[in-house]
Amino acid sequence: MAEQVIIERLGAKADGIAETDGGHVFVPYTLPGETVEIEREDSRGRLLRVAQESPEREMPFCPYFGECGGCATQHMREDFYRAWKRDTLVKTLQHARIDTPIEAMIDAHGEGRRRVTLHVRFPEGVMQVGYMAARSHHVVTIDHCPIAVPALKHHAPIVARAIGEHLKAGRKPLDIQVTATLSGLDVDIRGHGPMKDKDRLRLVDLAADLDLARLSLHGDIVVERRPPAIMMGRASVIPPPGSFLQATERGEQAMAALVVEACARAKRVADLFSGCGPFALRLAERSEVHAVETDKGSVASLDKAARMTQGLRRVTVEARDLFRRPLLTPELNAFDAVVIDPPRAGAEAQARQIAASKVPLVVSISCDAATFARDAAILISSGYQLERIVPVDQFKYSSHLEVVGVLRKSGKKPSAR
Ligand SMILES: C[S@@+](CC[C@H](N)C(=O)[O-])C[C@H]1O[C@@H](n2cnc3c(N)ncnc32)[C@H](O)[C@@H]1O
Repeated sequence: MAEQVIIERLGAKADGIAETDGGHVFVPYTLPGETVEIEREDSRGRLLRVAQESPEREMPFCPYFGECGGCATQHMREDFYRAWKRDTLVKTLQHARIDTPIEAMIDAHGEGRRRVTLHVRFPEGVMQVGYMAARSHHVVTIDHCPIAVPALKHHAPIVARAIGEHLKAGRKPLDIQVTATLSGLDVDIRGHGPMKDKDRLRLVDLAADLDLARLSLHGDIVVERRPPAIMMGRASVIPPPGSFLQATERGEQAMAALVVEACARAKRVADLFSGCGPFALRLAERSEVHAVETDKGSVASLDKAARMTQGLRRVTVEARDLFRRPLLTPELNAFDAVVIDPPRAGAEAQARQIAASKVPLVVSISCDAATFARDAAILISSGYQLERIVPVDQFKYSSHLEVVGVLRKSGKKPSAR
């Protein structure tokens, strides 16, 4: 049954929140001040109609917005969106008792997302290709994605559909990751399971028909027609299939520029959770770098890129699980700066080791404000001062945000607040 509610505020995931007699209800794609009609299920509401619109509402530019689970904020005017996103960061940091002023948010969408994952499903035997709907296993069929880079925008769904057609006999649910590189599309197929040699050979032909740079199955390369290269500073890197890559080129450049600026005077830098080296390879233009990362393929790519690039300072690499075996305090003390960019879970064990070290400078990068705040608080309680915090918006149109923090050891432990 339809119900009318008034939206009071936005939650951290961009859903509108209404207070009702039956408790609060989260309604996606709504704005504070709006009166909306919803269909309610427990604490979630499905928007049926906006009865009274907020002046901050704008027409979404994507025809799939509201159905596809990829974007959450296209209905917000730009200024309102920027203020809301920044404010969610302010609140998270305040909650952790961090009161360093936050700098202006950098818009790092640039040309768009350079990687998309399309899903191929066969409900009732009919192939569907697209993105997942929000909070559902249902695929929303798409023929373009306006927030992807031009090379992917229309072409990634075409590629995914062709692969789905090619592999449809098995009716297996497939996840097809498509990355735009300098030499063409790099495609990794997940969900198919092992494949017989004759079927792999047919995939080689398909990769040629689609003019892919590389095609892999569960990270195992089926064919590399051209090395899928990405420039990281002066270095040309060939990331292993499916390895981590920052969402946008502009985002990677913006974060790397902040890292390089902060470490300008450091002779020796440790780059922890280094991935394929977007920070390490740029830092090595001025400093010696030791890069540490758990994924052996990424470490090997970084190492090869460093050795093939002329004029870099010494780069050493280490494959190491930093959750189980963080760099220990005596190891850390060999560095003038530590750069740390962990996954969403943060790096609590590593932060405790840094906290006990003499490293004078830490640059902390995170895509999760809560774990960023938790780990920064550990460093602050041991004498680091948070000098700057810069939000970098490379996940535009979503609720996610990157944060870059610069912390310097002051020598004195802070008194209790
Ligand atoms: C947010 S990404 C950052 C990568 C890189 N700094 C970049 O900008 O591309 C986090 C990285 O941490 C790595 N990682 C995840 N768990 C790890 C662990 N336990 N120990 C070390 N590295 C880990 C991932 O493989 C990934 O490359």
